[in-house]
Amino acid sequence: MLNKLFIHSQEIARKIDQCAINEYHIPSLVLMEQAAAECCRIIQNKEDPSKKICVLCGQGNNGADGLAIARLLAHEGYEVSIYLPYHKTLSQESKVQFQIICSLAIPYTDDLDTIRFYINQSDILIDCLFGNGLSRDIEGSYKQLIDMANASNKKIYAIDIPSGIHATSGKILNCAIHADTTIALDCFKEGHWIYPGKEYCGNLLLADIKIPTSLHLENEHAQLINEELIKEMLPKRDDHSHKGSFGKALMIGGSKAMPGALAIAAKACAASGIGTLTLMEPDCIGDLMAMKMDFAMHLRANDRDGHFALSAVDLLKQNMDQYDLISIGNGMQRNEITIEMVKTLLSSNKTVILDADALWAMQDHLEWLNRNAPTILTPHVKEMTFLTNKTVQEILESPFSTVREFTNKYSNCILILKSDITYIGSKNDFYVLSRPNSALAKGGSGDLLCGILTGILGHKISPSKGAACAAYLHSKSAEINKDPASINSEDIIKELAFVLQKLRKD
Ligand SMILES: NC(=O)C1=CN([C@@H]2O[C@H](COP(=O)(O)OP(=O)(O)OC[C@H]3O[C@@H](n4cnc5c(N)ncnc54)[C@H](O)[C@@H]3O)[C@@H](O)[C@H]2O)[C@@H](O)CC1
Ligand SMILES: Nc1ncnc2c1ncn2[C@@H]1O[C@H](COP(=O)(O)OP(=O)(O)O)[C@@H](O)[C@H]1O
Ligand SMILES: [K+]
Repeated sequence: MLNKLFIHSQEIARKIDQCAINEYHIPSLVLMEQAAAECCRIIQNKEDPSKKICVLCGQGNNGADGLAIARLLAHEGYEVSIYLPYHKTLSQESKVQFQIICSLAIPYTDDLDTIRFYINQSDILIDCLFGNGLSRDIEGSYKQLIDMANASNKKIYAIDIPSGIHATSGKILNCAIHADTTIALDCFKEGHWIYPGKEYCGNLLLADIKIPTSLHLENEHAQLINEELIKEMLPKRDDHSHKGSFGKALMIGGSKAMPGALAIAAKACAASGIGTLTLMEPDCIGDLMAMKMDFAMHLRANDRDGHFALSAVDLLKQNMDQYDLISIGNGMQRNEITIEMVKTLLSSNKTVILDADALWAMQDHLEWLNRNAPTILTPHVKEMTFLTNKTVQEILESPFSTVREFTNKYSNCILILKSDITYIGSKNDFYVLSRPNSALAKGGSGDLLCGILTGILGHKISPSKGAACAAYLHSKSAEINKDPASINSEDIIKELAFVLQKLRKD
């Protein structure tokens, strides 16, 4: 059974297939049979055997999978037809699969007019034209087939990855199958989790083809975050404990214009189980914050023009040693004092969380990140432009390499790159969270995440695992049975208590 959901690049996924075959001596046709059996099982669970199915096969091993799936579906009673290109160009495995198809007399064609007829007659199409081997733009008859399949409005299952989507970049190579369901084989590919690839997959499932887990772990990988993974990683709360057991956090932020950002972050931090919480805020919002947050202690700094005055830097230096971890940035404003406070924190040996305006403050000072203690950065895509030389477009097109380049360069940093898909990287781990939900597409959602992150990191957990837990808790707590337009931060903080309870109980 799959308990870990791995994500690899095209190159690594291919290397893993090859290792399984050559070093573990699992015959290629055995892997293929596992793949076909899993795909057949998934399709059978969803589709009545009265359905007519047309399987579109290419000349590589994705096509060979298609032939095996066609055979198994025919065995289960479905009426199956096949497109297969001229058989002399087929891969070795395809030739074997093709012989079986011939002996079973399952109808096939390499003629486009005949396949148009088969497609029109069918209820369901299975796309096995190209998988992990796609390497260049699709032209000619393959393009015609893809256009025909998309225009048919039939339900389409894509096997491994929709044909035309590049497995690493998620880009469309001239044209691509727009699938309703995609069944990834063995592992997800990075291109499944980058737009436009993600959108072309439709509902994305994973089939276990029994490749040894050690092969995934040994090679560069990311893991998709799901409930099982978080249950394993979420820190336990021993009842034989005291407030010191769950961390002493300082959260720095707030300004006259944005007191709410710090208040939301602080409430989320408290609801995530921090031992003690102190808020460092400019005096002008001190009374307001005291009313909003009776759980927290308050370290009031002088203010100027509605934000921290320069003397806040000295106050921070005098006090910061008392805390285990310190977050900075929520609602703080972009100015020289913010930069100085960030510099002060990064010259300490504390675990530091940089959010919002503190990320802006880093843009000309990335060398401060070369420190021994962990630094957790939580940029959304625009804020990520402060931390790299890339544009928003470039970051969206290459989130895996953007995060990896950053964490390779700054080896004690944990980066949480936020969007509707969140990519979390560190020198040792890489996690992906994908639970799109417009309830979070609102000001203040990032402050909630920062608060949950601070609360979880107060427990004894590695920062990258803590980051994965926080991202999951944040998005799961926003899945509330209300219209997403009306879900607010208070709702999410309330829900967090139940999400945590369920995760710890089950
Ligand atoms: N035994 C194995 O190696 C396994 C392979 N599997 C399947 O094998 C697939 C990978 O197989 P392959 O590496 O053969 O790759 P594909 O089946 O994706 O296709 C690659 C073939 O198409 C050609 N090609 C690439 N881009 C093209 C283009 N734009 N126009 C025309 N031809 C193009 C390549 O030269 C190559 O011949 C996976 O996606 C998966 O479906 C799975 O069954 C798991 C086990
Ligand atoms: N459509 C969406 N689906 C899922 N998560 C989302 C979506 N939009 C935003 N989020 C999440 O909400 C948070 C928004 O953070 P950010 O943009 O920093 O908000 P703010 O600065 O306004 O508080 C991030 O964690 C992001 O991943
Ligand atoms: K495919």
